[in-house]
Amino acid sequence: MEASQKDFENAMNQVKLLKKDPGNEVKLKLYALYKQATEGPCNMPKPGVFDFINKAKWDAWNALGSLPKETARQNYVDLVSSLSPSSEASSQGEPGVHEKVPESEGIVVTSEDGITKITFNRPTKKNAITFQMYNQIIEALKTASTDNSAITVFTGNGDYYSSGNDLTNFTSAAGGMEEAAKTGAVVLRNFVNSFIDFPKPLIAVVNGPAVGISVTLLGMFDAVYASDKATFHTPFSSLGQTPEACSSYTFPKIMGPAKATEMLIFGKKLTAKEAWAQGLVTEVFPESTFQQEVWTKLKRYAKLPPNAMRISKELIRKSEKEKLYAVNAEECTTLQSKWLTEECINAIMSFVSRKAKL
Ligand SMILES: CCCC/C=C/CC(=O)SCCNC(=O)CCNC(=O)[C@H](O)C(C)(C)COP(=O)(O)OP(=O)(O)OC[C@H]1O[C@@H](n2cnc3c(N)ncnc32)[C@H](O)[C@@H]1OP(=O)(O)O
Repeated sequence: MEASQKDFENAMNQVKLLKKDPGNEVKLKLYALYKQATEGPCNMPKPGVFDFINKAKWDAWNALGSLPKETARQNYVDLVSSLSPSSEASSQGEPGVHEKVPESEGIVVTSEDGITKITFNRPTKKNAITFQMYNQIIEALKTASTDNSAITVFTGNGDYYSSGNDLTNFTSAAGGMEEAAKTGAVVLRNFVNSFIDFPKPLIAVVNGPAVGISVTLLGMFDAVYASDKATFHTPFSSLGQTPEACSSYTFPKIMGPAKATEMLIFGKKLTAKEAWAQGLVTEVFPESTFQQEVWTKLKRYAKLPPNAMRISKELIRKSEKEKLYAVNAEECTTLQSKWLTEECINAIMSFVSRKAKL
């Protein structure tokens, strides 16, 4: 029996209620079947080669050839019913690949016991950082710099601290790669400057693996506490990229140029113990007691006189500020051009198309 228009509409609603992200491949199939069922064979001009997302969507739709609308509708309904529905989650927008992270999902900010906590909250994407999240963090830091809290803490929800920059930031940008690289450089520069300027003690609670910018940023933190299951990985060369977040300056200073080279140029992944031995991490805790030990310690620190802490931080960091602004600017300019190189585009495309993982 063929699926009715009502079945089709129900299936579209069910897609919005899926508990688990079905992954890009399924989302592309859903998109293609939806378009075929509602508009017939692909009728859009083929997008440019750097317009990755629209090109993938076009390819998926075009591959359905002259499949009749009714069959596409039935296949859409069948595909949706093979995915597990749930009433717990909802998302907005057109079915398929247009689904976006809801505004509140990426970053969660709470304030309690004198501590402002900023949590990377995209556990299904290993807390990869979207453009939207960079901007949310800039705002959160602005608020935290004048709120009642004494200290500010970053941590991650789920098994990862963060897998770094969301590699689809560039492939999904509307205006193509050049526009995305320009936007990326501006966002990155403002983002890192907001860490350089942050006046209160800034602490990282590294609950699991950290990749890319979530590692390099640690050079801007005043203390870094890590679970023994955390790892620290900056695979910039294999991504055709270069260091950011002032790490080209802070890492050699923290660990010496030879060790910084192993991390930032050769992409050596450090265990928590190794990161501690190199001075990037303040203290490592066994995973079983990590949360309890760290938060007990932080609650104690947050009771210390806030003005004294702020002024001490200023004394420690003040002489570096101008240098850090300059390093940040240069790293961003360098990255803006690196993001447009074949090395980088190929690396990102091979991640997006799932051919390569770290
Ligand atoms: C504008 C400012 C720019 C600043 C620049 C910063 C530079 C960097 O941060 S470079 C570092 C970029 N990060 C990476 O290269 C990590 C890429 N991710 C991976 O290699 C792997 O996902 C992983 C080793 C982190 C985890 O592998 P695992 O097998 O355990 O899980 P997956 O199935 O791969 O991941 C689950 C889910 O999450 C998505 N995802 C993970 N990391 C990212 C990411 N960085 N960007 C986008 N998406 C990411 C992954 O695609 C999976 O999604 P689906 O379930 O939809 O397939």
